[in-house]
Amino acid sequence: LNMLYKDPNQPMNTRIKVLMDQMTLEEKIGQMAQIDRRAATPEIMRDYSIGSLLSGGGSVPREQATAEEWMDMVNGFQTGSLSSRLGIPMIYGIDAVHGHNNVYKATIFPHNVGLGATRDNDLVKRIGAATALEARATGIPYVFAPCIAVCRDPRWGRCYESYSEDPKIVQDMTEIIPGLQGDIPPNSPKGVPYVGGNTKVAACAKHYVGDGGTTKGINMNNTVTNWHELLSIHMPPYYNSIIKGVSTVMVSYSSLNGVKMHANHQLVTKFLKGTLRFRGFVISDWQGIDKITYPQHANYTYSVLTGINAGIDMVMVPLNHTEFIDTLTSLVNNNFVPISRIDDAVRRILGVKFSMGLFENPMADHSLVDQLGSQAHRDLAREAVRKSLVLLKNGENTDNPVLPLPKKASKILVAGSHANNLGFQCGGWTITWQGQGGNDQTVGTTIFNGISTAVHPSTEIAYSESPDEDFVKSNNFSYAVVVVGEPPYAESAGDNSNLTIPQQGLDTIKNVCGNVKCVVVLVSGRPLVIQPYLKHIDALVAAWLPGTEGNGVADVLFGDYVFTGKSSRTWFKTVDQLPMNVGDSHYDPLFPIGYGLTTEPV
Ligand SMILES: OC[C@@H]1[C@@H](O)[C@H](O)[C@@H](O)c2nc(-c3ccccc3)cn21
Repeated sequence: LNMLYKDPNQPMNTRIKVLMDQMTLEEKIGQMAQIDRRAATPEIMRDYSIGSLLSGGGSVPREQATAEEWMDMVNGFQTGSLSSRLGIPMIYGIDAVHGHNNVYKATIFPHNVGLGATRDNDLVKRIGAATALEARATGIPYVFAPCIAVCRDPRWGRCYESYSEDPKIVQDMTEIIPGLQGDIPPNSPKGVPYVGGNTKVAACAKHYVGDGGTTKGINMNNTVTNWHELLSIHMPPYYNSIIKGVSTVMVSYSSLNGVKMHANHQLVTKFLKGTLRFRGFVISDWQGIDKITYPQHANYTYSVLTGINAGIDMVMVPLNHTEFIDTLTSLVNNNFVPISRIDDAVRRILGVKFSMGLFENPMADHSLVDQLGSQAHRDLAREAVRKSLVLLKNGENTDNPVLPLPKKASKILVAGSHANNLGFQCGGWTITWQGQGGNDQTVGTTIFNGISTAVHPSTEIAYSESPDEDFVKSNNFSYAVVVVGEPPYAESAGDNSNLTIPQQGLDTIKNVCGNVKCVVVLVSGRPLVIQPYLKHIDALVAAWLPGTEGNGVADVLFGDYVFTGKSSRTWFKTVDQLPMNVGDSHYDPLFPIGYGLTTEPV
């Protein structure tokens, strides 16, 4: 064995060549496989030279596992990989899309729709750095973030994962990539994968391309567009991501003019790798190649053939590694997939692993364990919540603003399904794939907690999840804060064609706002139908999906900080206007993109 590839002083291309010249076809194809931790053992990692592991949404070592337990799990698998013939380290990936969201006690930041409303790319970069530290606190060096979708229809179940409908805002927010991966050193070449050491992680720009442009926002569906629109709306964030050294790109489940992206050689190879000269590796989505056919997996040989030949380098298999390896090996041996395609994929995968120092530091760094959910990160998340809030209405005129609210009042009411529900305020992709309600999923501060802490000690607070009218009338409340919105959802479960506030929330708005001065705080992944209720609402705040630091809402409601958020999305009047985006000729919004009232400091 020529061990020169293990010498970090060798030029990267030498290391890649020396290693690849010694790799068997099985070992090369093994590197192209990513499997979920549930389907893995250290022996499988060793015997098949598996390139990567992942945690799918909610795939955790055990409920409420500690950072140490995560590290031990990752290290266990890594030890298996390192004991293989060539000792190539595996790379462990996970969805850290609003903080390290699968992990108990991690800091959960506002989802991207709220970050877009901050218009603060430095904040988003700092969030990237914090997220990298929390991922490394669990021994994980690779995250499937950022989602740089340009969501063009809020009926899409993943619209909250998109920073904005405006590609320029999404381009601006790609600053999260140097936050996650580190800044490319001044004398280093741009546009090549870069990860700056073991407090940083490899990132993943997703989902390539046009995921946010599907017909009626139907998840995984078809994006009908022309080259001009594609290159001006959905592609621009990839330009910035590649320049900033993003290490990986994930392919979208969706189709482009009827061609599945996972089978799209023109876009994945000719454009992304050719025209844009992307040098990292392209990864599929979960069973993304299986979904090339309908029903999925109907012709796996065809799936592997077209997915790999389209230019996918690593396949998120993610459960049956032998089927993938056997199928691809057979396709290569029978000259359906050229060895040059395999070598391109492996060269890219090894390039990321070498450039990020994975060969030198394959094991978790236990010194970072305290970064998980640190107070500094929670303070950062609280700042992000403050800056993400958008004030849509503040009294009937500017002379009588409702906000900021007085901290000192005789008796106030905090009401609504989302007022005291940590799971609801975090939304999907939190602890589990879909997210769920309740206050025992993880650790944080609800909006109600924040209000309780913020008001003057002499102020009496009543809390009711869904008060009836008599209750409201029989108390002499100075004012009420009504917090309502959407339940958590992810992906197709979030596709929604009516975009109405759930009935319980509408009832609470009616019962409360019809009888006392009320501030409605809407917790949702997107604009919802609000116009019919606006006249009964004294003040209206879009809080999006704030995450675990709900006290950031109170910070702004009571004037400790002023409102600065600007909506990153068009707020429609009715859903039959959709899709309706800034620039459209029929642009007739209730609140235009960029709308956001400000308040006076107290
Ligand atoms: O979690 C890994 C990736 C994630 O990075 C992608 O953004 C997302 O499209 C996705 N959907 C599934 C997934 C979907 C249905 C069933 C099981 C898993 C898995 N994943």
